[in-house]
Amino acid sequence: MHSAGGTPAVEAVGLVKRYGGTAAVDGLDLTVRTGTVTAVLGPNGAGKTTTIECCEGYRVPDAGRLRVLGLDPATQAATLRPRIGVMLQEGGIYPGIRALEMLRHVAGLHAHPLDVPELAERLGLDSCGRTPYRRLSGGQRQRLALALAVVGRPELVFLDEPTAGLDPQARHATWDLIRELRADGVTTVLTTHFMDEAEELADEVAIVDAGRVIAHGSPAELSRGGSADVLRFSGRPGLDLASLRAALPAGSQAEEPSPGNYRITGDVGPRLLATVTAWCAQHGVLADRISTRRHTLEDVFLELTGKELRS
Ligand SMILES: Nc1ncnc2c1ncn2[C@@H]1O[C@H](COP(=O)(O)OP(=O)(O)OP(=O)(O)O)[C@@H](O)[C@H]1O
Repeated sequence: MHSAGGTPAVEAVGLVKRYGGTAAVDGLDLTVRTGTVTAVLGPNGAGKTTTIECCEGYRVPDAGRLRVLGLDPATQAATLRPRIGVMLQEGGIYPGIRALEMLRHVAGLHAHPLDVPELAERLGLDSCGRTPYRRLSGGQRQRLALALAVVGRPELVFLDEPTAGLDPQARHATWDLIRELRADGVTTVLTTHFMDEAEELADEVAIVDAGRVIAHGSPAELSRGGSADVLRFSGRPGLDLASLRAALPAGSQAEEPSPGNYRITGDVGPRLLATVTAWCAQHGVLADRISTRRHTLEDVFLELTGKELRS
């Protein structure tokens, strides 16, 4: 069993990894609590994969302190590896091996593996189980890599873009699997470019840019930061904004950015919507084109990391 408190599953302080003169990871601080799902988000080239590879012991940091399950992955990889699950990159799998053979082989290396046929069925690998690896589709390879990462019942699993290239069915099967791992006390660290995936799965989100964590918190905490939620409606121009503002809950704002178009910011929820429509009814206003837009993790991500493309 894994304790919920105590030693974090991952603890990185001031982590640095350079390639040549360039720091891909540049003073990164990250704590992953045991038993949680942590999503590491960031633009292309932010240093996510490099960080994960340092945690897995595949890359040696140039500076900083890194502990994974309390161990130093650079010097204690042999002790650490049997306790963690990693998604192997393409090059790590023999091209002629069949998918189920590979899964059985890796399961056989562990003392208490998951049931191979059941896992294969869950991830839709049973029908392609006899197909050599080199003939598997991109999505099938991705699902096999995920199965290989979890089959040994690791305490901690690192999933680098686990649902990239997957169809919606496989994506949901993957999400269900990650939720079950969490229910079993397994810690998951995943990278993703899908904000909805992070919102669905993650207890904690770390946003990485230029090799550092620039924001950290639960999806709800992060979404509460930054710009506010917005409710918009149209009506006749020149409504009495002072009266409308007086009716709104504290902390809300009302404005008319262009004639007849109204914009209300604040805690946009059922109560605010009811207040606005009640005020409109009292003042003989037929509110038209009412829309609400809640601030999403994607909004926060773009606010923090900007909209320009990364090289
Ligand atoms: N082996 C390497 N040699 C030289 N530079 C590298 C190497 N691996 C990664 N880099 C560079 O380090 C930076 C961080 O790369 P990394 O793969 O960690 O980013 P990432 O956040 O995972 O990006 P993506 O979202 O595109 O997968 C990039 O600028 C990348 O070009």
